[in-house]
Amino acid sequence: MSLYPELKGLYHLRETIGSGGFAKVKLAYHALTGEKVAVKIMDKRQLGPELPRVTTEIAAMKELCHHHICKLFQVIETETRFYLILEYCPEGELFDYIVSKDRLEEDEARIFFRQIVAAVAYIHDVGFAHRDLKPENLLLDEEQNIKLIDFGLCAKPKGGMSSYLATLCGSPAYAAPELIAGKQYLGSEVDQWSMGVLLYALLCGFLPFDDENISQLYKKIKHGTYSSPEWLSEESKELIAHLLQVDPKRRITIPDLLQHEWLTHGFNVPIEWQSKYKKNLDDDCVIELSVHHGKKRVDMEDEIQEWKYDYLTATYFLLLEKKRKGKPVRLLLKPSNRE
Ligand SMILES: CN(C)C[C@H]1CC[C@H](N2C(=O)NCc3cnc4ccc(-c5cc(Cl)c(O)c(Cl)c5)cc4c32)CC1
Repeated sequence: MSLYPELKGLYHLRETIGSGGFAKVKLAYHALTGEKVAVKIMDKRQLGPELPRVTTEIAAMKELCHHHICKLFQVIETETRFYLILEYCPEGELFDYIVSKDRLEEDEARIFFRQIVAAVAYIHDVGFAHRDLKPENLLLDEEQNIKLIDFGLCAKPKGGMSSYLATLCGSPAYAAPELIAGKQYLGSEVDQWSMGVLLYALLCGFLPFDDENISQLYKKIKHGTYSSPEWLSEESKELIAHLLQVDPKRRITIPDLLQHEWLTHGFNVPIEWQSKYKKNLDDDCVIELSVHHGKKRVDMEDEIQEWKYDYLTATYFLLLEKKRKGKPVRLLLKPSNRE
Protein backbone atom coordinates (compact mmCIF):
# COMPACT_ATOMS: atom_id res chain seq x y z
CA MET A 1 0.00 0.00 0.00
CA SER A 2 1.76 3.16 -1.15
CA LEU A 3 1.85 6.17 1.18
CA TYR A 4 1.73 8.44 -1.86
CA PRO A 5 -0.61 6.70 -4.34
CA GLU A 6 -0.70 9.71 -6.70
CA LEU A 7 3.00 9.21 -7.53
CA LYS A 8 2.71 5.47 -8.31
CA GLY A 9 4.24 4.53 -11.65
CA LEU A 10 5.26 8.18 -12.26
CA TYR A 11 7.97 8.72 -9.63
CA HIS A 12 9.91 6.26 -7.50
CA LEU A 13 10.28 7.90 -4.08
CA ARG A 14 13.50 7.56 -2.10
CA GLU A 15 14.72 9.09 1.19
CA THR A 16 13.70 12.42 2.70
CA ILE A 17 16.45 14.91 1.80
CA GLY A 18 15.30 17.92 3.75
CA SER A 19 12.43 19.86 5.14
CA GLY A 20 11.38 23.41 4.49
CA GLY A 21 8.99 24.73 7.08
CA PHE A 22 5.65 23.12 6.23
CA ALA A 23 7.08 20.77 3.68
CA LYS A 24 8.95 17.51 3.46
CA VAL A 25 11.35 17.18 0.51
CA LYS A 26 12.11 13.73 -0.82
CA LEU A 27 14.47 12.48 -3.51
CA ALA A 28 12.68 10.61 -6.31
CA TYR A 29 13.30 9.19 -9.78
CA HIS A 30 11.10 10.21 -12.71
CA ALA A 31 10.02 6.82 -14.08
CA LEU A 32 10.15 7.58 -17.82
CA THR A 33 13.57 9.27 -17.90
CA GLY A 34 15.24 7.86 -14.78
CA GLU A 35 16.23 11.45 -13.87
CA LYS A 36 16.41 12.48 -10.20
CA VAL A 37 13.90 15.04 -8.93
CA ALA A 38 13.06 16.62 -5.57
CA VAL A 39 9.46 16.16 -4.44
CA LYS A 40 8.18 18.82 -2.04
CA ILE A 41 5.22 17.32 -0.17
CA MET A 42 2.86 19.55 1.79
CA ASP A 43 -0.12 18.46 3.89
CA LYS A 44 -2.97 20.93 3.43
CA ARG A 45 -4.26 20.38 6.96
CA GLN A 46 -0.85 21.32 8.44
CA LEU A 47 -0.53 24.36 6.15
CA GLY A 48 -3.57 26.12 7.63
CA PRO A 49 -3.02 29.91 7.24
CA GLU A 50 0.14 29.22 5.19
CA LEU A 51 -1.95 27.78 2.33
CA PRO A 52 -1.84 31.04 0.30
CA ARG A 53 2.00 30.84 0.34
CA VAL A 54 1.78 27.56 -1.57
CA THR A 55 -0.56 28.90 -4.23
CA THR A 56 1.74 31.94 -4.50
CA GLU A 57 4.80 29.71 -4.89
CA ILE A 58 3.13 27.52 -7.52
CA ALA A 59 1.84 30.47 -9.55
CA ALA A 60 5.26 32.16 -9.42
CA MET A 61 7.28 29.06 -10.29
CA LYS A 62 5.07 28.34 -13.31
CA GLU A 63 6.14 31.70 -14.74
CA LEU A 64 9.83 31.44 -13.85
CA CYS A 65 12.02 29.54 -16.29
CA HIS A 66 15.71 30.38 -15.70
CA HIS A 67 18.94 28.35 -15.36
CA HIS A 68 19.59 29.83 -11.88
CA ILE A 69 16.09 29.21 -10.56
CA CYS A 70 15.04 25.77 -9.34
CA LYS A 71 12.70 24.51 -12.08
CA LEU A 72 9.17 23.36 -11.25
CA PHE A 73 8.29 20.32 -13.38
CA GLN A 74 4.89 19.17 -12.18
CA VAL A 75 2.19 20.04 -9.65
CA ILE A 76 -0.04 17.31 -8.20
CA GLU A 77 -2.87 18.47 -5.96
CA THR A 78 -5.08 16.07 -4.04
CA GLU A 79 -7.76 16.70 -1.43
CA THR A 80 -5.20 16.61 1.37
CA ARG A 81 -1.82 17.30 -0.27
CA PHE A 82 0.26 19.34 -2.67
CA TYR A 83 3.21 17.69 -4.45
CA LEU A 84 5.71 19.96 -6.21
CA ILE A 85 8.06 18.03 -8.52
CA LEU A 86 11.23 20.12 -8.62
CA GLU A 87 14.71 20.19 -10.13
CA TYR A 88 17.09 18.18 -7.89
CA CYS A 89 20.15 20.09 -6.54
CA PRO A 90 22.65 17.47 -5.32
CA GLU A 91 25.12 19.89 -3.72
CA GLY A 92 22.54 21.23 -1.24
CA GLU A 93 22.52 24.70 0.36
CA LEU A 94 25.01 27.47 -0.42
CA PHE A 95 24.80 28.20 3.32
CA ASP A 96 26.48 24.85 4.16
CA TYR A 97 29.11 25.43 1.48
CA ILE A 98 30.11 28.82 2.95
CA VAL A 99 30.20 27.36 6.48
CA SER A 100 32.39 24.46 5.26
CA LYS A 101 34.94 26.94 3.86
CA ASP A 102 34.61 29.56 6.65
CA ARG A 103 34.30 32.25 3.97
CA LEU A 104 34.86 32.48 0.20
CA GLU A 105 37.73 34.13 -1.68
CA GLU A 106 36.63 37.08 -3.81
CA ASP A 107 36.94 35.16 -7.10
CA GLU A 108 34.68 32.35 -5.90
CA ALA A 109 32.21 34.72 -4.21
CA ARG A 110 32.07 36.73 -7.47
CA ILE A 111 31.06 33.67 -9.52
CA PHE A 112 28.22 32.82 -7.13
CA PHE A 113 27.11 36.44 -6.75
CA ARG A 114 26.99 36.98 -10.55
CA GLN A 115 24.61 34.00 -10.76
CA ILE A 116 22.46 35.32 -7.89
CA VAL A 117 22.24 38.78 -9.51
CA ALA A 118 21.27 37.13 -12.83
CA ALA A 119 18.44 35.20 -11.12
CA VAL A 120 17.15 38.30 -9.30
CA ALA A 121 17.43 40.47 -12.43
CA TYR A 122 15.33 37.88 -14.29
CA ILE A 123 12.70 37.65 -11.50
CA HIS A 124 12.36 41.47 -11.39
CA ASP A 125 12.15 41.61 -15.21
CA VAL A 126 9.21 39.16 -15.09
CA GLY A 127 7.63 41.45 -12.45
CA PHE A 128 8.24 39.43 -9.27
CA ALA A 129 10.22 40.09 -6.11
CA HIS A 130 11.55 37.12 -4.13
CA ARG A 131 11.55 38.88 -0.72
CA ASP A 132 13.28 36.04 1.12
CA LEU A 133 16.79 35.94 -0.39
CA LYS A 134 19.20 34.12 1.95
CA PRO A 135 21.91 31.41 1.62
CA GLU A 136 19.45 28.72 2.79
CA ASN A 137 17.34 29.45 -0.27
CA LEU A 138 20.25 29.17 -2.68
CA LEU A 139 21.06 25.60 -3.68
CA LEU A 140 23.89 24.20 -5.80
CA ASP A 141 23.45 21.78 -8.72
CA GLU A 142 25.94 19.09 -9.78
CA GLU A 143 28.13 21.73 -11.45
CA GLN A 144 27.96 24.00 -8.36
CA ASN A 145 25.68 26.43 -10.17
CA ILE A 146 23.24 28.48 -8.10
CA LYS A 147 19.55 27.48 -8.04
CA LEU A 148 17.18 29.84 -6.20
CA ILE A 149 14.34 28.19 -4.30
CA ASP A 150 11.34 28.91 -2.07
CA PHE A 151 9.03 31.39 -3.75
CA GLY A 152 6.48 31.18 -0.98
CA LEU A 153 7.01 34.85 -0.09
CA CYS A 154 7.54 36.25 -3.54
CA ALA A 155 5.11 38.80 -4.84
CA LYS A 156 3.83 40.03 -8.13
CA PRO A 157 1.95 43.08 -6.92
CA LYS A 158 -0.84 44.23 -9.21
CA GLY A 159 0.43 47.04 -11.45
CA GLY A 160 3.96 45.70 -11.66
CA MET A 161 6.81 46.50 -9.30
CA SER A 162 5.91 50.14 -8.76
CA SER A 163 3.06 49.45 -6.39
CA TYR A 164 3.77 48.91 -2.70
CA LEU A 165 3.54 45.68 -0.75
CA ALA A 166 2.76 46.28 2.88
CA THR A 167 3.33 42.86 4.30
CA LEU A 168 6.22 42.12 6.64
CA CYS A 169 7.81 38.84 5.59
CA GLY A 170 11.16 37.04 5.19
CA SER A 171 13.91 36.42 7.73
CA PRO A 172 14.87 39.39 10.00
CA ALA A 173 18.69 39.19 9.52
CA TYR A 174 18.17 39.70 5.77
CA ALA A 175 15.23 42.12 6.04
CA ALA A 176 15.60 45.68 4.76
CA PRO A 177 15.19 48.63 7.19
CA GLU A 178 11.97 49.85 5.50
CA LEU A 179 10.50 46.36 5.88
CA ILE A 180 11.51 46.23 9.56
CA ALA A 181 9.98 49.67 10.10
CA GLY A 182 6.71 48.36 8.65
CA LYS A 183 6.79 51.13 6.05
CA GLN A 184 5.49 50.62 2.53
CA TYR A 185 8.29 49.22 0.41
CA LEU A 186 9.21 48.08 -3.08
CA GLY A 187 9.91 44.37 -3.50
CA SER A 188 12.82 45.06 -5.85
CA GLU A 189 14.53 47.36 -3.30
CA VAL A 190 14.06 44.79 -0.53
CA ASP A 191 15.76 42.18 -2.73
CA GLN A 192 18.64 44.60 -3.37
CA TRP A 193 19.23 44.95 0.38
CA SER A 194 19.09 41.16 0.89
CA MET A 195 21.69 40.75 -1.88
CA GLY A 196 23.94 43.09 0.11
CA VAL A 197 23.54 40.87 3.17
CA LEU A 198 24.22 37.83 0.96
CA LEU A 199 27.39 39.30 -0.55
CA TYR A 200 28.65 40.18 2.92
CA ALA A 201 27.90 36.62 4.13
CA LEU A 202 29.75 35.12 1.12
CA LEU A 203 32.87 37.24 1.71
CA CYS A 204 32.89 37.23 5.51
CA GLY A 205 31.30 33.94 6.58
CA PHE A 206 29.06 35.73 9.08
CA LEU A 207 26.19 38.24 8.91
CA PRO A 208 26.53 42.05 8.81
CA PHE A 209 23.61 42.49 11.21
CA ASP A 210 23.44 39.93 13.95
CA ASP A 211 22.28 40.01 17.54
CA GLU A 212 20.51 37.44 19.69
CA ASN A 213 18.37 40.30 21.00
CA ILE A 214 15.81 40.96 18.26
CA SER A 215 15.33 44.65 19.11
CA GLN A 216 19.11 45.19 19.08
CA LEU A 217 19.16 43.45 15.69
CA TYR A 218 16.42 45.73 14.37
CA LYS A 219 18.30 48.80 15.62
CA LYS A 220 21.47 47.75 13.76
CA ILE A 221 19.48 47.15 10.58
CA LYS A 222 17.55 50.43 10.79
CA HIS A 223 20.80 52.38 11.19
CA GLY A 224 22.67 50.19 8.72
CA THR A 225 25.57 49.81 11.14
CA TYR A 226 27.91 46.93 10.34
CA SER A 227 31.69 46.44 10.44
CA SER A 228 33.91 45.56 7.48
CA PRO A 229 36.63 42.97 8.20
CA GLU A 230 40.15 43.95 7.10
CA TRP A 231 40.31 41.22 4.43
CA LEU A 232 37.64 42.91 2.30
CA SER A 233 38.95 44.69 -0.81
CA GLU A 234 38.05 48.36 -1.37
CA GLU A 235 35.81 47.44 -4.36
CA SER A 236 33.87 44.80 -2.44
CA LYS A 237 33.43 47.19 0.52
CA GLU A 238 32.13 49.85 -1.89
CA LEU A 239 29.65 47.43 -3.50
CA ILE A 240 28.39 46.14 -0.14
CA ALA A 241 27.97 49.73 1.09
CA HIS A 242 26.02 50.59 -2.07
CA LEU A 243 23.66 47.64 -1.53
CA LEU A 244 23.27 48.16 2.22
CA GLN A 245 21.96 51.70 1.91
CA VAL A 246 19.30 52.36 4.56
CA ASP A 247 17.54 54.76 2.16
CA PRO A 248 16.09 52.41 -0.50
CA LYS A 249 16.30 55.20 -3.11
CA ARG A 250 20.11 55.36 -2.64
CA ARG A 251 20.54 51.58 -3.05
CA ILE A 252 22.31 50.44 -6.24
CA THR A 253 19.75 49.33 -8.86
CA ILE A 254 19.91 46.06 -10.79
CA PRO A 255 20.98 47.72 -14.09
CA ASP A 256 23.95 49.39 -12.33
CA LEU A 257 24.68 46.19 -10.44
CA LEU A 258 24.91 44.22 -13.71
CA GLN A 259 27.91 46.30 -14.80
CA HIS A 260 29.52 47.12 -11.43
CA GLU A 261 33.32 46.81 -11.66
CA TRP A 262 33.51 44.35 -8.75
CA LEU A 263 31.13 42.03 -10.58
CA THR A 264 32.71 42.42 -14.04
CA HIS A 265 36.30 42.22 -12.68
CA GLY A 266 38.03 39.49 -14.68
CA PHE A 267 34.93 38.91 -16.82
CA ASN A 268 34.94 42.27 -18.67
CA VAL A 269 31.35 41.68 -19.82
CA PRO A 270 28.18 42.72 -18.01
CA ILE A 271 26.27 39.84 -16.45
CA GLU A 272 24.14 37.94 -19.01
CA TRP A 273 21.03 37.67 -16.88
CA GLN A 274 18.47 36.51 -19.49
CA SER A 275 17.22 32.94 -19.26
CA LYS A 276 19.26 30.35 -21.22
CA TYR A 277 16.10 28.26 -21.65
CA LYS A 278 15.04 28.49 -25.32
CA LYS A 279 11.62 29.97 -26.14
CA ASN A 280 10.68 27.35 -28.75
CA LEU A 281 10.41 23.60 -28.17
CA ASP A 282 13.42 21.32 -28.62
CA ASP A 283 12.94 19.06 -31.68
CA ASP A 284 14.72 15.99 -30.25
CA CYS A 285 12.51 16.05 -27.14
CA VAL A 286 9.31 16.58 -29.14
CA ILE A 287 10.16 13.72 -31.52
CA GLU A 288 10.95 11.30 -28.67
CA LEU A 289 7.68 12.21 -26.92
CA SER A 290 5.60 11.91 -30.11
CA VAL A 291 7.09 8.47 -30.88
CA HIS A 292 6.51 7.35 -27.28
CA HIS A 293 2.91 8.52 -27.29
CA GLY A 294 2.24 7.46 -30.92
CA LYS A 295 1.14 10.97 -31.82
CA LYS A 296 1.77 13.25 -34.78
CA ARG A 297 4.53 15.77 -34.01
CA VAL A 298 2.31 18.78 -34.47
CA ASP A 299 -0.26 17.35 -32.03
CA MET A 300 2.50 16.55 -29.54
CA GLU A 301 3.83 20.13 -29.81
CA ASP A 302 0.36 21.57 -29.20
CA GLU A 303 -0.14 19.38 -26.13
CA ILE A 304 3.29 20.21 -24.65
CA GLN A 305 2.70 23.93 -25.19
CA GLU A 306 -0.40 23.88 -23.03
CA TRP A 307 2.19 23.77 -20.16
CA LYS A 308 -0.25 22.04 -17.85
CA TYR A 309 2.55 21.19 -15.37
CA ASP A 310 1.35 17.60 -15.55
CA TYR A 311 3.48 14.50 -16.20
CA LEU A 312 3.97 15.55 -19.84
CA THR A 313 5.44 18.92 -18.80
CA ALA A 314 7.76 17.14 -16.36
CA THR A 315 8.81 14.56 -18.97
CA TYR A 316 9.54 17.27 -21.56
CA PHE A 317 11.74 19.31 -19.17
CA LEU A 318 13.54 16.19 -17.91
CA LEU A 319 14.29 15.08 -21.47
CA LEU A 320 15.69 18.58 -22.01
CA GLU A 321 17.82 18.10 -18.87
CA LYS A 322 19.12 14.78 -20.25
CA LYS A 323 20.07 16.52 -23.50
CA ARG A 324 21.79 19.35 -21.63
CA LYS A 325 23.85 16.75 -19.70
CA GLY A 326 24.82 15.03 -22.96
CA LYS A 327 22.72 11.95 -22.20
CA PRO A 328 20.62 10.26 -24.95
CA VAL A 329 17.27 12.00 -25.46
CA ARG A 330 15.40 8.75 -24.86
CA LEU A 331 12.46 7.67 -22.71
CA LEU A 332 12.69 4.32 -20.97
CA LEU A 333 10.40 2.18 -23.12
CA LYS A 334 8.78 0.64 -20.09
CA PRO A 335 9.00 2.71 -16.89
CA SER A 336 12.22 1.85 -15.03
CA ASN A 337 11.93 -1.05 -12.58
CA ARG A 338 13.48 0.99 -9.77
CA GLU A 339 10.71 0.08 -7.33
C1 LIG B 1 15.19 26.83 3.73
N1 LIG B 1 15.71 25.46 3.72
C2 LIG B 1 15.85 24.89 5.05
C3 LIG B 1 14.84 24.61 2.86
C4 LIG B 1 15.60 23.37 2.49
C5 LIG B 1 14.62 22.35 1.90
C6 LIG B 1 15.35 21.09 1.43
C7 LIG B 1 16.45 21.47 0.46
N2 LIG B 1 17.16 20.33 -0.07
C8 LIG B 1 17.92 19.58 0.81
O1 LIG B 1 17.88 19.78 2.02
N3 LIG B 1 18.75 18.61 0.33
C9 LIG B 1 19.07 18.49 -1.01
C10 LIG B 1 18.10 19.12 -1.94
C11 LIG B 1 18.18 18.82 -3.29
N4 LIG B 1 17.36 19.36 -4.17
C12 LIG B 1 16.40 20.21 -3.78
C13 LIG B 1 15.57 20.76 -4.75
C14 LIG B 1 14.57 21.61 -4.42
C15 LIG B 1 14.35 21.96 -3.07
C16 LIG B 1 13.29 22.91 -2.73
C17 LIG B 1 12.78 23.74 -3.75
C18 LIG B 1 11.79 24.65 -3.44
CL1 LIG B 1 11.16 25.69 -4.66
C19 LIG B 1 11.32 24.77 -2.13
O2 LIG B 1 10.35 25.68 -1.83
C20 LIG B 1 11.85 23.94 -1.13
CL2 LIG B 1 11.27 24.08 0.48
C21 LIG B 1 12.83 23.02 -1.42
C22 LIG B 1 15.16 21.45 -2.08
C23 LIG B 1 16.21 20.58 -2.41
C24 LIG B 1 17.14 20.02 -1.45
C25 LIG B 1 17.41 22.50 1.00
C26 LIG B 1 16.66 23.74 1.47
